[in-house]
Amino acid sequence: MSASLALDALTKTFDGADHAAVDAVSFSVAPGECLAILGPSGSGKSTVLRSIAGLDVPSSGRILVDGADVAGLAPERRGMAMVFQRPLLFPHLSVLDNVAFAATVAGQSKREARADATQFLELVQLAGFGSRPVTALSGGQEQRVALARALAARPRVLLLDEPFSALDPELRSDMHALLAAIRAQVAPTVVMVTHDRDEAAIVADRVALLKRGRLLQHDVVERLYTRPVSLDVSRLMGGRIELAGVVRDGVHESAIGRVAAPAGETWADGAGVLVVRQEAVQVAAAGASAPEGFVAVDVVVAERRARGPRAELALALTDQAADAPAGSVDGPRLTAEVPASRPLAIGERATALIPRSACTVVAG
Ligand SMILES: Nc1ncnc2c1ncn2[C@@H]1O[C@H](COP(=O)(O)OP(=O)(O)OP(=O)(O)O)[C@@H](O)[C@H]1O
Repeated sequence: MSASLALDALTKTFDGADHAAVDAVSFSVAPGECLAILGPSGSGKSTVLRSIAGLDVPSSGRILVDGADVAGLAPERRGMAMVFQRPLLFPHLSVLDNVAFAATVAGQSKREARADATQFLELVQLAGFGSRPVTALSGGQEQRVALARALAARPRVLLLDEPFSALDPELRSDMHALLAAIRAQVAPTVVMVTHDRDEAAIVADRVALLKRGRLLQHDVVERLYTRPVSLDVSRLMGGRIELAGVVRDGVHESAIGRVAAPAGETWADGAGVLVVRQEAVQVAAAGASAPEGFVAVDVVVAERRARGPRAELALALTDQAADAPAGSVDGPRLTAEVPASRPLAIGERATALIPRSACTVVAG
């Protein structure tokens, strides 16, 4: 039942706006794949989704489902179903009849539609809830009914617009597991809007990262974290380490010294910012030497922030920190995460070990 989806230079400028809400966005989603559209507020995520659904009319560009342009097709003729942040259920109908509603309206007998709906209620783990009024459901259960209703339409593409963002963390995580179970059983093509990169990392095979209507990177989640194509991507994915410098013959030179490009990476000559994920940086005792494949940097702990079971350390380079009181150094810093039990106090000297394989260089 799943289809491929492709966007070709999709652009949407709302009447009276001085810039495009969505600006020449292109990406494709394979049948059965789950793509997360990620980006800060106002970056155009919902407009992309609504355009795919046919709820917004693009200014230009094409939307192709299994290679066929859907322009001019009404939303209900596109073979898609959408789940919104709010479940939008019919309050006067039972759970079962909410799920069976579309099929009944399309002319299926009530008995058949209900039998079918029962299967989808089982799929969303609400077997036995059919006769309840929807007004008696919790928020998480309502959203399960909305999912069952969307799936009962057997969409070729399932569109999810921040469907779990109103739920508390535990319920969200249940819904992530449910979505994975649904994907394993019926493999719909899924496009999901979220502003939460953790959620994108959990549910999606690939992520399309947007900022101000532009597609910054479309890639597997891990590469957005470890191989951002720009400083914007690094920052939006929560990257904390930025070391301005220059690349000469594939070697980046900055305040931490020389770092050669890892195997398989090509760094263009010229000015560039070395970025590396803070999770990859290890902290060893002062004076430790670098194991093979690591760069060792003498540092002093400048700040320490509690992060539950972990602590985040801001590490000033010792060269600059030598004569300055702790916490007062302006120059480039490293960030590292350590278990909260590591007794690394502000002012303490240490060695930051940066794996060369985790380093990448982007334009400044
Ligand atoms: N119907 C509309 N009329 C005019 N401008 C709109 C309309 N819908 C969205 N916009 C504008 O288009 C831009 C993108 O909005 P959109 O809702 O797609 O972003 P978003 O990334 O989904 O944001 P959020 O995460 O806050 O929902 C914003 O500047 C928004 O103000």
